[in-house]
Amino acid sequence: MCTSETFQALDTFEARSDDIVLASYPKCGSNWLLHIVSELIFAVSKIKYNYPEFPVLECGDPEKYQRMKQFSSPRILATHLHYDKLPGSIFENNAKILVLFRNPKDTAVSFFHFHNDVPDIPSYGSWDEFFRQFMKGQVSWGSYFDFAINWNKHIDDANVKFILYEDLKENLTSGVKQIAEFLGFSLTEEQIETISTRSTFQAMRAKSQETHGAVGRFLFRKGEVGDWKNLFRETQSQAMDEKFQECLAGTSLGAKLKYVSYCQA
Ligand SMILES: Nc1ncnc2c1ncn2[C@@H]1O[C@H](COP(=O)(O)OS(=O)(=O)O)[C@@H](OP(=O)(O)O)[C@H]1O
Repeated sequence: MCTSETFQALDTFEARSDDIVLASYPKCGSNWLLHIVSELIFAVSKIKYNYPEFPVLECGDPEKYQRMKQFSSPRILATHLHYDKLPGSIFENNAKILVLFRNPKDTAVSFFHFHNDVPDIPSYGSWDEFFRQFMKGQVSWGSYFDFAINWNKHIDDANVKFILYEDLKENLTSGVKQIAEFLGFSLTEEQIETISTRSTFQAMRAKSQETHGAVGRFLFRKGEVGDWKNLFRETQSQAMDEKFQECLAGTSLGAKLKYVSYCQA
């Protein structure tokens, strides 16, 4: 999905100041955020975002970036890349960046199910095998923790806003409102409410066949906080806790993730 030719071409990608970048590690809810942002764009401009290319910036053929020049603004650029790997024009042109995080235990479980449920991508022999690879960072797009350490350095940057999956689950209306404010979109309370209602897991799963085709039902699998408890063994939970301590304890992102609430309660 990500060839070296595409990566080379990505360096020459010309970002616009009104591009909206959505950065997340896989399975942290990027399709959810993409939906919310495209609903917000529609509410303020009546322009329907219709996914003219696969939305992940680094996936596709090298000519993709030439075609993207024709797209109307604002473009939404989803990515699973580290900050350091993004094309420089994103920063030079001050494009806004939303960074979405989810607790690492639920992220790993979602990732495992995706691999083992979707017919066309490689499966793992067992959850234990996947867990070992996840902890080593030997999964698609590499280590969750390396991604987190890299992005944590930019948590206070101008034009960057971090969002937590669990906060969106807790209060979607407030999350949608904060995203709209960050993007500089002015919406009524009623519009925010309508978008929130359309962005619940149930609403998105119900439309998933229409919006994402056959992969939809695997992509919108469960949408819950705490599903890790159904798969993690005690030793695996402890190993993840230690990794979190080693990589993120004492950092701004570590605090934002509310690890004790979502991964140790
Ligand atoms: N609206 C809404 N509410 C709550 N949760 C939601 C929603 N939309 C997507 N999801 C959940 O996000 C998980 C998929 O993440 P991504 O979209 O980032 O997947 S991917 O990396 O692009 O393949 C996947 O998590 P799991 O269900 O735990 O597997 C989705 O169900």
